[in-house]
Amino acid sequence: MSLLTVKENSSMLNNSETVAVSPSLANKNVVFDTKELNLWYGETHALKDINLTINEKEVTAIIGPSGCGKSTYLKTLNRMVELVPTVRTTGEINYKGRSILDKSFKVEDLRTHVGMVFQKPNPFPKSIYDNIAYGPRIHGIRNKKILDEIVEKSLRGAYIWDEVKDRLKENAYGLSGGQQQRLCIARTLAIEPDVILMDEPTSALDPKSTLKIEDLVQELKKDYSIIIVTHNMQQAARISDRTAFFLNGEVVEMDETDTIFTKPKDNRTEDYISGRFG
Ligand SMILES: Nc1ncnc2c1ncn2[C@@H]1O[C@H](COP(=O)(O)OP(=O)(O)OP(=O)(O)O)[C@@H](O)[C@H]1O
Repeated sequence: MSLLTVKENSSMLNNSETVAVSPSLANKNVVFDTKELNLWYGETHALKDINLTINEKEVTAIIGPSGCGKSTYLKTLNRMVELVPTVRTTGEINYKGRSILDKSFKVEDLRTHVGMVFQKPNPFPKSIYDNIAYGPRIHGIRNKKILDEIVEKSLRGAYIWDEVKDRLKENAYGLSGGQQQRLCIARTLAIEPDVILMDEPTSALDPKSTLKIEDLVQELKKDYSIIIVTHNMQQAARISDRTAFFLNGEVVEMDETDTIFTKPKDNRTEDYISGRFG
């Protein structure tokens, strides 16, 4: 059965408020634990009582219709959301047991653990080499040999080394969109994070480049925990281990991806994945 085919005879619970997690997931290491998280932009209540756990070395997909709070949730995990002056949050987000909303957790420190890749590739207007070396240099690495090694390892890790190894001094803007996105992933790898947040990383790319990024995500999850926001449900079904369905700022349901796409517990999840709204 296709992952996107909702099983006809699956037993559906009516609009359960409980977010179910399969027992088989219970033994995984948790990288992010979000408890009763609420977030407001001024008067707009964008995240409502979010309770979610993100497991280590898995791909977690976040799906849901436009405006349901997916990107906002992602941006709470590296505290980028704090850049909006009207933002107010309550609740807890723990990264490996440590509260990230606690101001004693320095944001620069958090971002060395949690990297982010955006919807539109955003290389710096610098050479390919300098794009990758930028983060390590900020962290004080000046030794040319070490930087060379980091650059090569990061570009290899993002499946782009062979395409750029002979043009490292050229401007990154000369790369195609798909190459630029893999360069941005390499730039993230260069700071050796634990977690990579991806906000619709393939929505600006053609199908071939999209598949390359999807393959890359599968490879990266051996070493990193990946959280990906996507509008593309086939993509969520193809590449994620667990999926959270957001609606109107709430998590309706989170479970193994196979379960979400074949026997979701909530009627609203079924309606969304079968294309009845959104
Ligand atoms: N900077 C902001 N200032 C005020 N409101 C905001 C801001 N960013 C997002 N919002 C509001 O918060 C809610 C959630 O937005 P968010 O961008 O997180 O949704 P999303 O699910 O990622 O949407 P999309 O799929 O369209 O990207 C929306 O009502 C949006 O209008």
